[in-house]
Amino acid sequence: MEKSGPSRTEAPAISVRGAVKLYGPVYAVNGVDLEIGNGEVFGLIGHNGAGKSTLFKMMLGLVRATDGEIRIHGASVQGRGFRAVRRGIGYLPENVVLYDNLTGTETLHYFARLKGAPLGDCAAALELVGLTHAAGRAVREYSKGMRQRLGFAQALLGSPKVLFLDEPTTGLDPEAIRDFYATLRKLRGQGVTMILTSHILAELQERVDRLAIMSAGRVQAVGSVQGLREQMALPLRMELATSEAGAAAVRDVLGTLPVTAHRWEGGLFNGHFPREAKMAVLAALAGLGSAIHDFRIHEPSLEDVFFGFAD
Ligand SMILES: Nc1ncnc2c1ncn2[C@@H]1O[C@H](COP(=O)(O)OP(=O)(O)OP(=O)(O)O)[C@@H](O)[C@H]1O
Repeated sequence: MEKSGPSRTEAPAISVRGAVKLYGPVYAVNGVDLEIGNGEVFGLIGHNGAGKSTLFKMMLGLVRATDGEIRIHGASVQGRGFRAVRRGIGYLPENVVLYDNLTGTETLHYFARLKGAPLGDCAAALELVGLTHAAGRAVREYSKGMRQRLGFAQALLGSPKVLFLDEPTTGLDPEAIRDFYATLRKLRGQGVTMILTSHILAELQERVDRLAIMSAGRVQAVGSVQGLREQMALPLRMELATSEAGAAAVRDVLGTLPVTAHRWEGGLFNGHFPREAKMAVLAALAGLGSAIHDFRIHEPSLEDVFFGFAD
């Protein structure tokens, strides 16, 4: 999914310039600049209260910015032209409000009317989120995960070009999470721009083109997961298993490298080294031949990166 960033030739899907939102004395959003390209899958992560939902609502024109400008497909979200653009946007709020007495189909009909989307879209949206079997059942009988999927279905009505998904996998089981991301891949293939938040960082790691880390109303870092890892200059972790006879030789070689040891237990070594030493470490260990039984290098997780930027 790696992409170099927003396209330079057309208006970006989303452009945020100096966005500020003050609630009384509280800066919910405090000077955010962001550009999201057409067809990008973009993640927004941050602690509770970091300002993610507020920024989402500002980008949707639901919350008026105290300062700054936000454009979607070139149209200012506070401008007159935004109503038309708004039709091409799908939104799954953090807590989607559903009416217990309506069935799945009736719920989508209701949202389709609100949005001016064809009622004919509803069956396909239910199918896409795997709820066709429950379409005629009242929402009161839906599980938490089914409600969340119905919320996702309403966001898909009207074939949106931009999708805002606030905590879209809340309440979903692992299989439903996998299905959800498979649907996102399908939509990405159709050129839909998606911006999503999640607290489950491991989930976003392999699934977004780029992400922004928010803290205290500001964007602390933006980039691909790999780009952020490199920016943070976090060390790589290594695990190594040696033969009994080769352990001493391995220990000697490791002693000549910029490797920090965490644990030597029997023939098992666990430590870390700076990214720029990677090739030197590999070359030195390759010279040890059969003294090494197994060797693994681990990239820092998104969680490691997040805590580096957001704390
Ligand atoms: N309507 C509001 N009135 C007053 N303060 C608000 C309002 N909405 C948000 N805030 C404040 O703005 C800050 C950012 O909140 P926001 O909901 O945007 O954070 P978040 O990153 O989405 O958090 P979470 O992960 O918990 O959903 C918080 O300090 C919050 O208390």
